[in-house]
This record gives sequence, C-alpha cells and structure tokens, in this order.
Amino acid sequence: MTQEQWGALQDGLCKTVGRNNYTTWIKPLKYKGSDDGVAVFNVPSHFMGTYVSQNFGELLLSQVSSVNSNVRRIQFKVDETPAKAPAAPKAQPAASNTDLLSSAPLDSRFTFDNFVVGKPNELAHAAARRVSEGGPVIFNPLFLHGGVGLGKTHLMHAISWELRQRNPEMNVLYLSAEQFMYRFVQALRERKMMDFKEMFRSVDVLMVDDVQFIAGKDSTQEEFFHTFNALVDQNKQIIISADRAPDEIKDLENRIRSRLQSGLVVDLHPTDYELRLGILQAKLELHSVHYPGLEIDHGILEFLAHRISTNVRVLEGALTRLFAFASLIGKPITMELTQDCLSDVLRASERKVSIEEIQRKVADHYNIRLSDLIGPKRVRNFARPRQVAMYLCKQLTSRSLPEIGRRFGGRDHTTVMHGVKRIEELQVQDGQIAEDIEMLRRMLEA
Ligand SMILES: Nc1ncnc2c1ncn2[C@@H]1O[C@H](COP(=O)(O)OP(=O)(O)OP(=O)(O)O)[C@@H](O)[C@H]1O
Repeated sequence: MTQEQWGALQDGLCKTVGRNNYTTWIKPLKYKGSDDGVAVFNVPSHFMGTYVSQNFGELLLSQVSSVNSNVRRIQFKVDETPAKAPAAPKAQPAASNTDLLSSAPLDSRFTFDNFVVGKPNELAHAAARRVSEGGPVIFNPLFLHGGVGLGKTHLMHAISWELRQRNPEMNVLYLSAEQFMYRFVQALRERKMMDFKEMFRSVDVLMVDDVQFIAGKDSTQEEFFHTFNALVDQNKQIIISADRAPDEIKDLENRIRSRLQSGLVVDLHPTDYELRLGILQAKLELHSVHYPGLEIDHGILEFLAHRISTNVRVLEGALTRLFAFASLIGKPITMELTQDCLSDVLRASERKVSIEEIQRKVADHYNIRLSDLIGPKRVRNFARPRQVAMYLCKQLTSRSLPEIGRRFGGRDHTTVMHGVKRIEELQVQDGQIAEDIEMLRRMLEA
C-alpha cells in the first residue's frame, strides 16, 4: 500500500468510525510501509497502539487488505524517533550472519488447529501433516500449489510451527522466494557468498514460499538450484509453494522445473461451499471472543459462503469487516446490514452465472423444455422446476425480483417471491428438492 492509498482510505475510515474517533485514534497513525504481509503503523504511545489494535485493528486490517491483499497483519510500533532535530544519519550496520539465516516471522494464527480441512485441500493438508512430523524424508520436495488465498502460506507456517514444537533444536528456515533473492543479493553485495552458501546448506528444513517469484531471475534461480541440490543430497526436507504447478511456471529453468517435480506435487483446489462454510464457522469462534455481544445467523454465514467464492482471504476479510462494522455502529448483524456493509465485496465476487444458464440447466435437469419452464402453464411438472429456477436466480445472481419475473415470461415480482419462499420451505421438508438444488448449484458454480 502506498502513502497515497493510505490517504485515500482515511476518508472511508472517518465515515465508518465517526469524526471524533477518527481524529483521536486513526489520524495520528503514521503508515510506515508493508513487508512480508505486515503493514506497520507508527503510534505515539504504547497505550494508543494497544487501544487502536483492540478497537480498530480488524477494521484497519480489512481496509488495508482491500488495497493490498498480501497484508495479513497490522503492527503498531511506538514512534521512537525524536520529534525535533534530526539525528545524524547512522552508518548502516553490516548484516550479521544471523540476518542472512533468520526465518521470516510466522503468523501465530497459521497452525494446523486453525486450518479447516475439506475435500479441496485434504491431500495438501495430509502431506503437510506428514512432513511436519519430521520423520524420515519420504517426498522431497513437497510442492504445494494453488490459487491466491487458498491456504498455502497457512500450511507452510503450520508445518514450521509443528516442526519447531516437536524438535526445538531443528533448524527450520521459512522464507519467501523474494526474501531468498533479497538475501542472496545482499550476500553478493557484501561479499558474503561463502557465508550465504554455508548457512543455507546447514538448515535441516528449508521452506520457500511463492517460488514463482524467482522465475526469470537468472542468478537467483541458479543459486536456488545449487542450494536445493545440496540439501536434497543431504536428505534434508524441502517444502516449496507456488501459485501454480511447476510445469506452468514460465521462465523457470528446465532443470529447476524437473527438480521441483521430483517429489510430491499437491494441489490446493478452489474452495467449495462446504469448506467455505466450515472456515466461516471456525473464524466465527474467534470473532465471538472479540465481540461477545454480537451474534450472526447461520443463514448469513451460508449466504456469505455462497456468494464469496473467490478466495479465503476475502471471505475472512468480509466477516471481520461485518463484525467490526456492526460493533462500531452498535447494530445487530442482519442480512440487510450484511449486504450494505459488504456491497463492494459481494459485487466483486459476483458469480457470472446468468439467468439463461440457470433456466437451461434446470430445464435439462427436470427433463422439460425451456419454453415450458418459462411459459405460462401452471401444471406442477413445470411449476416446481420454475420455482427452483427462480430460487437459484435469486441466490446466484444479483438480479432483482422484478427483473427475474420479467425473464420468466413477464411474471410479477410477488410470484417470484412466492416461488423463492416455497423452495426455501421445501428444502427443509423435502430431501429430494434439497438434493436437486445442491446438485444444480454445484453444476452452475463449476
Ligand atoms: N482451510 C483453511 N482454513 C482456515 N483458514 C484458511 C484456510 N485456507 C486459507 N485460510 C486463510 O486464508 C488466508 C489466506 O491464506 P494464505 O495466506 O495461506 O493463502 P496463500 O495460498 O498463501 O495465498 P497467496 O497466493 O496470496 O500467497 C489466511 O488468513 C488463512 O489463514
């Protein structure tokens, strides 16, 4: 996030928290920059840091991460710089060897206990668990890949926590590929390549996150390749993550590609509805601790799990924002408040399912003609599928009831509303309808 973006966010924050709160607590924050998923703000005192963190921390995080999706944590640091007379610039201390080898900070929330397992991630989770036991090296490297925000970093941190807990003596080095490059360049600049090589080769477990970053960076790739080989030769475990499979990373040298493929390559698939709902329920427990007076209806969680299918980070951010918003304005979390507070997120992650697509799939499923689904006939064979289609249009598109009515042969919006209600009731009473809806939803979401 740039200073300009932070400036732009402040207007919205002022509106959300009110001018008084804004002037007292938000305005004095000085944005210092983001690194490694952490956005750092300077605060004038410890008290203020604690207060802002407890009362506005989640709101700030959701706002900052809406601009920079890499940011996962906000840190408040007391501004130690003297207000007057700038001090003479200090000579930059030379990087110590421990700097070169220190692990990147681990997020304390990214543990196995906090990782929700579902069909899309069960293999990746099982492989991560196995590696975290620290037994004999079976697959080397373990290569985890998947789209943005699907839990790769979470699993990497979880492995690291677990290994360190089981064996505190073990030298586990976790860092992003970007940090690997940064340390490599630093070693080159300071003529410490021997130290760099020796140190990287002395770790017991090496974990490199977002390895796609080194694609196209020739010398870094070269060094990474040598480090990798040296560790594999010593039978040391390597764990790598990337946003895609090794053979899909462009500008990666072939010898590295084939090295990366030589262990176990596992994919974190896009989340499905059940997993998203499970994650929301797990996160809800955390929010309930912070906001003891606030409750959220299960229907709203289901709504969020249906509507926000992009990535888990966005889903989490939505829940955080919802709780922060409701608590700040002192209102209960209703469906109306949810749609209001999350309108931008809901719009951005809107599925591109069209009414026509829904009508076609439903007609196929019930083996009736599209013209009968849309047409005027009121016999049950057509009326029930029609109501199912209307219900799915309401759930999966952002079309209004009158618009849906128009697309079903010019029906009135009250007819659509009645149809949607009827299907909601039938889903509870009639297992077959519930099953049909679930299956159609899956087909449409696929
Ligand atoms: N299965 C899960 N259970 C609980 N939380 C999850 C799960 N999957 C993802 N998350 C949460 O979603 C957020 C994003 O996950 P993470 O940072 O691990 O994604 P990533 O795959 O590394 O994304 P990127 O490609 O952006 O680096 C984190 O807060 C993480 O805790």
